[in-house]
Amino acid sequence: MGVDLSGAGSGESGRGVTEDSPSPPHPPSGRAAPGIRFAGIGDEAAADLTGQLDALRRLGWTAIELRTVDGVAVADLDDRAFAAVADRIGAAGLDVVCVDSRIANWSRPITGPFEDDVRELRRLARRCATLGTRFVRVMSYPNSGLHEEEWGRRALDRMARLVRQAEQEGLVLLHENCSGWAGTRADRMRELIDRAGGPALRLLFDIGNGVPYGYDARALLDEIIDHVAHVHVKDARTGPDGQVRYTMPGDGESAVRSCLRALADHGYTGAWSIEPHTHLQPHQGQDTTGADGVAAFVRYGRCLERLVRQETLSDRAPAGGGRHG
Ligand SMILES: O=C1C[C@@H](O)[C@H](O)[C@@H](O)C1=O
Repeated sequence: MGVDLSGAGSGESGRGVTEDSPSPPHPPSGRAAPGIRFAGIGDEAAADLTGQLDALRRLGWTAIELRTVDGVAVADLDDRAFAAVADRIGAAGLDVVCVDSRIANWSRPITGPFEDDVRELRRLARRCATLGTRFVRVMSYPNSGLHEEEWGRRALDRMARLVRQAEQEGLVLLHENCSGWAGTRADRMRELIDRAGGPALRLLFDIGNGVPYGYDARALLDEIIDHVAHVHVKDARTGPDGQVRYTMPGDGESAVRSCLRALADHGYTGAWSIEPHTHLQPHQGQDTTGADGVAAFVRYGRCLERLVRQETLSDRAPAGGGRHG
């Protein structure tokens, strides 16, 4: 079937792919496989909502993941701006699959004010109801000088309280393998679930974060796959100069094909949401989406569609049916 399960990447995924490159035949609704739909984090295409919606429209996908609009986090938009965002997303026929919060993320160390996270979650509860999603992306607090044990104790305590709050608000927190106490280790992710979890805590698996954080994300996936409820598609490669560069999906060292295949084989349902990082790296304060962000995002999406249809799930029944079908 010609599938590269090594995940090493042919280096050719992005070659020759243009925004208008015809994809292999696929339903126009952005379905990757039965139960799996394509989505994208809108602000990786453009800061403004017009650009974000345009990118998804050009791809023909019906699902967006929201992080910021005009550079403002969803929780910080004023009520009028938020109402306009929600109306326009609805009018564009898009579903919101997840809101990416700053709760416990790289900008909020464990010694910072917990109240910021409680307040953000409270605000997002109302907003997620309006947007029609229950998923809120969180991390698990980077350390700032505490002993390892104390860091873990405080992170677990805070996360348990946030999970209880989410449950009361009807939300589900998705912990991302990124920054934080449980960000890079499967054993800690499982400990988080065992000790702080409940129905309101699941895992978000970002395929590309292993490269910048220096671990094997493909191996980590095997240990957490039962708990994965959402996926970011990202790929990266470390150059000879030690610099991490974000690549088209399949061209880096993240074993994108193998990860997607493992998820599909495991019966994963939900979104495969692109987070290219080629033009926006929020944690590095780098944003060049203004140049050709929408076109680049669309190229990335087309590249992923091709990778999935031709190299990853080529032996599967075509996608179809249902809202998540
Ligand atoms: O701000 C962020 C930093 C990224 O590296 C991470 O994967 C991502 O999801 C995010 O929101």
